[in-house]
Amino acid sequence: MSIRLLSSLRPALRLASANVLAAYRNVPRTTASAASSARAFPALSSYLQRHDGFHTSTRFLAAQQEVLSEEEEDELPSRFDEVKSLNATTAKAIKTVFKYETMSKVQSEVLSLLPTDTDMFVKAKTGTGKTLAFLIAAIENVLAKTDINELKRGDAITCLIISPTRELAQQIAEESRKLVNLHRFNVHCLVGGESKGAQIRQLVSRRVDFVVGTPGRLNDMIESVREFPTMLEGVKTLILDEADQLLDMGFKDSIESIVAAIPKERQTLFFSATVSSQIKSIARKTLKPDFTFIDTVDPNEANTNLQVEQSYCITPFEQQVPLLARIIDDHKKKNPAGKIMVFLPTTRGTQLYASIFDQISSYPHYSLHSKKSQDARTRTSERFRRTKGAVMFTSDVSARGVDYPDVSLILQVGIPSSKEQYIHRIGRTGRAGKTGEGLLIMSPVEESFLDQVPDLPLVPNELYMNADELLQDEKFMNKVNEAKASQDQMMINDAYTAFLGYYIGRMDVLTCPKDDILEAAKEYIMGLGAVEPPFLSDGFLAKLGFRTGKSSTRGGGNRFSRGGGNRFSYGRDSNDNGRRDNFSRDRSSSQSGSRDSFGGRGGRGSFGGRGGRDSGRDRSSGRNRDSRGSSNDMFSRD
Ligand SMILES: Nc1ncnc2c1ncn2[C@@H]1O[C@H](COP(=O)(O)OP(=O)(O)OP(=O)(O)O)[C@@H](O)[C@H]1O
Repeated sequence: MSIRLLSSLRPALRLASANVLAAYRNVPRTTASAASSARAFPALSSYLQRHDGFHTSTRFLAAQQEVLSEEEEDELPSRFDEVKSLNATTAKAIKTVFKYETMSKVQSEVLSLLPTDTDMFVKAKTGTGKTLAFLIAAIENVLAKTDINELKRGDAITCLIISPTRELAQQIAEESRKLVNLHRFNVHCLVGGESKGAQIRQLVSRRVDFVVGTPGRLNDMIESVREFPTMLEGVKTLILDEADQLLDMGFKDSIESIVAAIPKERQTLFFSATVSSQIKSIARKTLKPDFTFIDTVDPNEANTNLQVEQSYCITPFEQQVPLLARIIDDHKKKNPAGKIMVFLPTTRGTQLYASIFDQISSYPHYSLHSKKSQDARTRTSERFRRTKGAVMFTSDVSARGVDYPDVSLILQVGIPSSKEQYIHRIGRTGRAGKTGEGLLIMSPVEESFLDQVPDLPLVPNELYMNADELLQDEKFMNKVNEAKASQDQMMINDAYTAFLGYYIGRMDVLTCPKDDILEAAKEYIMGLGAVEPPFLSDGFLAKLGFRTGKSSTRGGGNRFSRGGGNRFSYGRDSNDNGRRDNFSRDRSSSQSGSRDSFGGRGGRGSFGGRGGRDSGRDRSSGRNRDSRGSSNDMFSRD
């Protein structure tokens, strides 16, 4: 079952909505009056009872709601060639360039509304083809309003796509080129880290139709390139991909100024796999009141792909490196060609892990984080895409949207910054209907993260609950210890302070006393090769909110404080999802789809398999990880 809020639907629904709205405006939420008005329309009623803010805003209620039954869903087109309104050239590109025939659920829901210039807010699981869905909607809207034969160099931008990260922007630009080339539209990609001069030269030398960019570079262009604001005056469709991450990364102001620079009369599309609370306020301001809300995630289902097995283990820091090596090894034996992504919470931790694995791993492996130059990031990304069986150590710059083929295992070492981030990281596998696995490795101090995700099908992983046996393997452990011992002390120190910054910022999730975080940081860094915990100045600790004094400032001497000021200064690292919290100084910023799995009718859970695999696997031990029967909410579920 999926849910839509449509702008121009049945009069009865319109009336119901108006009644509920009127009732709601005059009385407090969930009073008898509102409830009785809504009783005949259970879905509206449940919205009112479950949501404040966004759902009860006048804008939201001005939209109309239609809950699609399974039968109605079956009436939606399931193949691209069933979408009669599709422009012939667009249809040709899908058939001959992409070579796709059947649509995913989100594609069929969005395309069934074409032609439309209505605003949309679309939520669909990771890896289910949202990119093509919004690109097709955009090109069809642009085509309806543009005479392509009249277009010439110097004309305005027709479609603007904002992406939170550079890698994702580049990927969307590639996908756009494949779709719009036959229309002879041009695509420009404007991201930071690349030569602005070269980007400007391209803008003036070739006609500009589609622009994909990151908020920082787009704003920079608005402010510093005289012609750019004029070019933006032609925008007919604005797309915010990974809409909630854009806000999470602190781009709210940038987005508002970009939105202010483009015409009010336009179509706006928000797409994301998760909907965080922050996105609601910007959606209210940016979307027209009669926007269409499409949620293809079954309210009774977890918001992760059913074909991805998810487990967790609680492992002390000192065992995490050997355990990780073993998990990678085991997976490689099972699936030599499968790729593995290892997510770490901080950039510095990512660098340190990658450097240790340089010495202990025999598999091709890469690292990706915001401390690399954009060139290096692009090269790494390309190599990982191409190399069978590769392993990538990465920060959250790779958490969202990026589509690497054949990723079969996602390892998260340390808790993610949020439930949404967990969902996006795990979404790098199990794409386009493929299978995959995810394993979250936590230290005991992090276990309370599980309380944040009660509705996800995470089960304890008995196989990797401890690494005792591994620790007995002398030869292997010698290799690990040698690798750890050879690490650069500065890198170790930086990873230590970054760890503290990150986890102090997660105190809302961790239920332990603050001092335990300091202890955990010491264990963490000793587990990664520090001989003793690096010195921390009282000033630094005080900034993190620790009581200062001898006992808390050192775990062994002050040798790292010599000769160079405060090297452990507050704010050296970012957790690399770009979250600009107090600790972040730096800011970041397809083809593989198994078409067989894109089943037709009755099989469009996402890319096929309405029923899917039972998500209720072994829940016999540990906490109650039952994914079902929790909230039915749409906007608040994740
Ligand atoms: N109709 C289709 N048939 C086959 N493969 C498809 C189809 N549509 C998209 N794909 C492929 O599915 C994969 C996932 O698509 P895409 O990256 O658009 O997912 P997404 O929903 O945007 O994911 P995320 O939420 O992670 O950003 C890509 O490799 C894409 O090429």
